[in-house]
Amino acid sequence: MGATDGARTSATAVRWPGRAAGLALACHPGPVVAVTALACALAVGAGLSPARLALAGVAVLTGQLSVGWCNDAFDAGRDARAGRRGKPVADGVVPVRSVWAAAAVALVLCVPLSLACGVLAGMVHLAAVAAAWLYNLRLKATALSWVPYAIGFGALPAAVTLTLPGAPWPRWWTVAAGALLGFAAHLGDTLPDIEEDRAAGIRGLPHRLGSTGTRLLLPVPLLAATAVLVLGPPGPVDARSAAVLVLAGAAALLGPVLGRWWHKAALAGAVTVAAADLALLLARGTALS
Ligand SMILES: CC(C)=CCC/C(C)=C/CC/C(C)=C/COP(=O)(O)OP(=O)(O)O
Repeated sequence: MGATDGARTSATAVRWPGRAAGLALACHPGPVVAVTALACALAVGAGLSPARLALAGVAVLTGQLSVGWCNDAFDAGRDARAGRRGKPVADGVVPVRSVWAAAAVALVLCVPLSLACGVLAGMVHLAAVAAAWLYNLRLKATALSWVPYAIGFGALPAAVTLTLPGAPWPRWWTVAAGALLGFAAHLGDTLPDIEEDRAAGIRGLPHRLGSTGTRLLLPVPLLAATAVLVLGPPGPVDARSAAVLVLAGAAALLGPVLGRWWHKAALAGAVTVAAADLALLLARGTALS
């Protein structure tokens, strides 16, 4: 009996409250909440009405759920073979077919919900979700592993502003900053798991660069995203934006340095810079579209 078969067999013995908890954990709750909250914050910044904001939020939520469940279901065999702990399917807490079914239901719901935001908004969001599925099914283990993140996060401001009446496109700097932050999110998210992933045969861009290379590269897209947001809009740079640029620079550079002592420092630095960038974007209010 293979490792996945073992996980599948023991999963059938788990009672439904345990299975429900396993299913909830298998969706990657952290990224699901973070990306949905980011989309809602952008929607508030863009001035969406409460009804449109709720619609866009639920569309992004279903898309993220589908991506998260697909990721754990597809990786279940590899995770079980590698003896990876904390993965509900590989741990035998929930059957892999339940996770695939949840991913399919979430994806099916995501299509009409996205299109209800507007045809263009829906198509942009569905393209981002498709890119994330492609990451799960193919690109994660290739040198192009960063591309779906850049597409997904670059598309998010467009999916939001296109939901506004008149479907305006976002300003270029919000798309560029989103794509750069998506690239950074991939590096930061993968960094703590590089050695474990390499042992399992995964060769995405961060695994090819190695832990040191990834840690050194991480500040580059973070700083570039902040610079684009500060310098992109026409007109002089105000004192608040300049202060954010300096603080983001310090956080982006400090993360990799402290990474020698605390392995999540680079990720914490990346999250700090992303939060500062979001605050900068929202403080500008109408600059999103
Ligand atoms: C707006 C939008 C659609 C953005 C989506 C961008 C994107 C590509 C998200 C992937 C999220 C995800 C499930 C990561 C798990 O990665 P992993 O398999 O490397 O981590 P793991 O081994 O811990 O599961």
